Amino acid sequence: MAPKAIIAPSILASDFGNLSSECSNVIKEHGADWLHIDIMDGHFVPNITIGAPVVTCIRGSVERSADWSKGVFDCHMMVAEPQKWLEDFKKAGCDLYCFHYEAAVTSKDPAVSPSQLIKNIHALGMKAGVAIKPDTPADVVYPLLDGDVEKPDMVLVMTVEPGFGGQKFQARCMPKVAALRERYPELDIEVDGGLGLGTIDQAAEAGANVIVAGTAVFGAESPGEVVKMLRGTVEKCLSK
Ligand SMILES: O=C(CO)[C@@H](O)[C@H](O)COP(=O)(O)O
Repeated sequence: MAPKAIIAPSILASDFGNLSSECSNVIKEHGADWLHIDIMDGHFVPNITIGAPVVTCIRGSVERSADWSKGVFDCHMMVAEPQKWLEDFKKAGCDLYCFHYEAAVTSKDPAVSPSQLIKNIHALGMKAGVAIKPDTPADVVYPLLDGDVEKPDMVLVMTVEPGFGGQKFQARCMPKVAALRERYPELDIEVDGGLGLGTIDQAAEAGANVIVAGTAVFGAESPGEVVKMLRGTVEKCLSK
């Protein structure tokens, strides 16, 4: 199936004091396709955000107020032990569990390889994403996407060092997106970090179809307009 344009605002840039209304509004009022939820454990990255109990509350609240029972909770797991949180996040309402390749290959549990994690995620009924940091080459994910193996549903190419919102987009990551798109025309390719109206052209032209934008959406005067413009740019490139 041809990839679709998906705009996934990162709630890291929202007002955590009003998290439930921020999440409902970005879906209901501003037209977000997915909610991108950044989970940071203070080990894999030097920052701490939220865990499964908060995700459970967000899920309940958006289902009640935004009638969003089929919406996608895209959980970006910036955690040192991605295997540890699978059941908790499934129960909390996570739909897409995106772990970092770098964490999986250096995990304390040698039995947990990226391919085993993908199987475990699928066995729980979630989609699996694999994220790579700016310095990790794209070809590490090729063996996961090729051949007769259980494949990830999405690859996330980080365009900033994971850990903090509001950083500058690293255009040097675009050749990785282009290489992935050329090799995998149907793959969902997500980009995350510094995406907004000034950088979307580069990401969309390289072939990204899932756009995470935190500051650009939550910091905008008209978040709905930004969501629409980001989606329009991606759709234009996908239809070329
Ligand atoms: O994963 C991360 C940061 O680690 C991102 O999701 C950022 O939170 C995106 O924020 P902006 O750069 O769009 O503000």
